[in-house]
Amino acid sequence: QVASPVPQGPNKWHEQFPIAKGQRQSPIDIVTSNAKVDKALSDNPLKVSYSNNCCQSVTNTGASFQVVVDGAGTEISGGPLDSTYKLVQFHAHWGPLGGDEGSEHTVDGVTYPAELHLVHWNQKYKDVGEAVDKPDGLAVIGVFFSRGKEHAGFKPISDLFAKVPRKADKVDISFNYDPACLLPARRDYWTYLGSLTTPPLFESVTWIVMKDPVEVSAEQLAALRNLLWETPSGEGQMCNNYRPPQPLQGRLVRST
Ligand SMILES: NS(=O)(=O)c1ccc2o/c(=N\O)[nH]c2c1
Ligand SMILES: [Zn+2]
Repeated sequence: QVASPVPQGPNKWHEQFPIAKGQRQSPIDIVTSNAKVDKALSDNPLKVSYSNNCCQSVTNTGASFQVVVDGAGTEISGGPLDSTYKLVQFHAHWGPLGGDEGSEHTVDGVTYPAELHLVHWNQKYKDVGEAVDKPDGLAVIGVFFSRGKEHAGFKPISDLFAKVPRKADKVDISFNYDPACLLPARRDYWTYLGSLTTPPLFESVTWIVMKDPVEVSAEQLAALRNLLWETPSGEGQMCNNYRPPQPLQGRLVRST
């Protein structure tokens, strides 16, 4: 039978998704000296109000893990956002075992071993499907993972990866879980207008990248590799599912 085509790498995405060479693509390298402190961001602080029973399940999407969230009561607003956005899912991107690359955004060229994305959609639209390709449709909070002590809050999730080894595998989350525990204590961030970092690469994301990483253990980073995916030589450990930084194209990065 015909093998399903192994997904093309980031440097080929432009062939099927020309927007890959667009004017507001993500991720980017955040050059901290060029970021502009905007008082308006602190005057109207980013408000994150998640409920602690919003997480429904973890699934293997074939490109990452994805915690599916019932958007009820999981809202963010303020900061760079002109309306209320609801959490729909969170996932991550990571590198090779034990390596230091894996994050999508970089800070003055520095990479982290992984990057968490909390994906929210603008409540002015009727559903995430309508929001996903609108210029103000999505807001994604990015959190860098650094290697260090175990993250107690991430453990209930990282322990589930072994249960969803293959694409479309899914396990229900039967416990109460508040994703806000994944945010760093200090809520400072950079923000800029960008895109989805995987196809279809829609330029619909207001990015909010937290300045401080959160520490997770080497074992928790290794648990990400319990997720498997298709490689040119057959099934393998999921890793290096990150897009490298894209041209800034003159965009302004603001900072709290
Ligand atoms: N990696 S990312 O930019 O957070 C992101 C968020 C939501 C997404 O939905 C997607 N396809 O429907 N790709 C995608 C990437
Ligand atoms: Zn992502």
